[in-house]
Amino acid sequence: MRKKIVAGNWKMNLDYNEGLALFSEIINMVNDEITGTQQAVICSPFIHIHSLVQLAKGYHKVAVGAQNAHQAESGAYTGEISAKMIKSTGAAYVILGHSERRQYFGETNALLAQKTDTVLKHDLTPIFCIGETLQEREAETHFDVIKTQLVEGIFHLSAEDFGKLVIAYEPVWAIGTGVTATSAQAQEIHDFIRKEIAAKYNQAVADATTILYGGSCNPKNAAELFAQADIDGGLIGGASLKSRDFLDIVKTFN
Ligand SMILES: O=C[C@H](O)COP(=O)(O)O
Repeated sequence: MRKKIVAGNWKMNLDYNEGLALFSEIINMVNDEITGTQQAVICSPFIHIHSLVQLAKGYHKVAVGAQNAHQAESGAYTGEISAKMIKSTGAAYVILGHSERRQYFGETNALLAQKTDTVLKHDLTPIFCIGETLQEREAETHFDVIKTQLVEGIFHLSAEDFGKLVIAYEPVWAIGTGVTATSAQAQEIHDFIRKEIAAKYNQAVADATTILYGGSCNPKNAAELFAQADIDGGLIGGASLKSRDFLDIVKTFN
């Protein structure tokens, strides 16, 4: 049985005090409301991470993650944060290759392959994001785009290392737009991703890989999305900024 995960991505929102207040609300609700084995994750801005990890002690249904990490171990990279630094805070996850990083910061599949190696080396779990733009879907190249992202970004990993990561499928046209992929559209891609993993590695590796859906996921549409055979949870942007909405999405797996 693969792990069910609902990860919140706060993106560049919430100052330090606002972040701690929201996280406190979340952990106070989690123990009362989460009755299943699903894992909730909050991927906050770097400034919050250490404090959130401290607050989360004793609440193992909630883990903390970062939204990016540099590919190098250390060095003269002003303004950057290394995987080792993230690990030292007690965080467990790192989002890699979010479409906003690809679009606004020029992150390529080749760079993301390096970041994945570094993050895994420091025993953090990458949440590796893939997904097509609207233009690519309209041109019907979305399967090719996703396959290339897999091949160039993470298919260099050994089967053992591949087993340590989480994949998030986020169609770029559904992110922050209020337009969700239909459950059938999302399932079609998740099934495709799992078949590609089986072809590259084997069926056991594919069956064990957690594949999240992201893109305008909310408490109203989560149940139908998460009921699909190959959708193992969500990567939640806007709705993760409200404790009630985030918890309601996490509770889909109760
Ligand atoms: O990482 C999260 C995704 O980009 C989804 O964002 P959204 O839920 O605001 O559409």
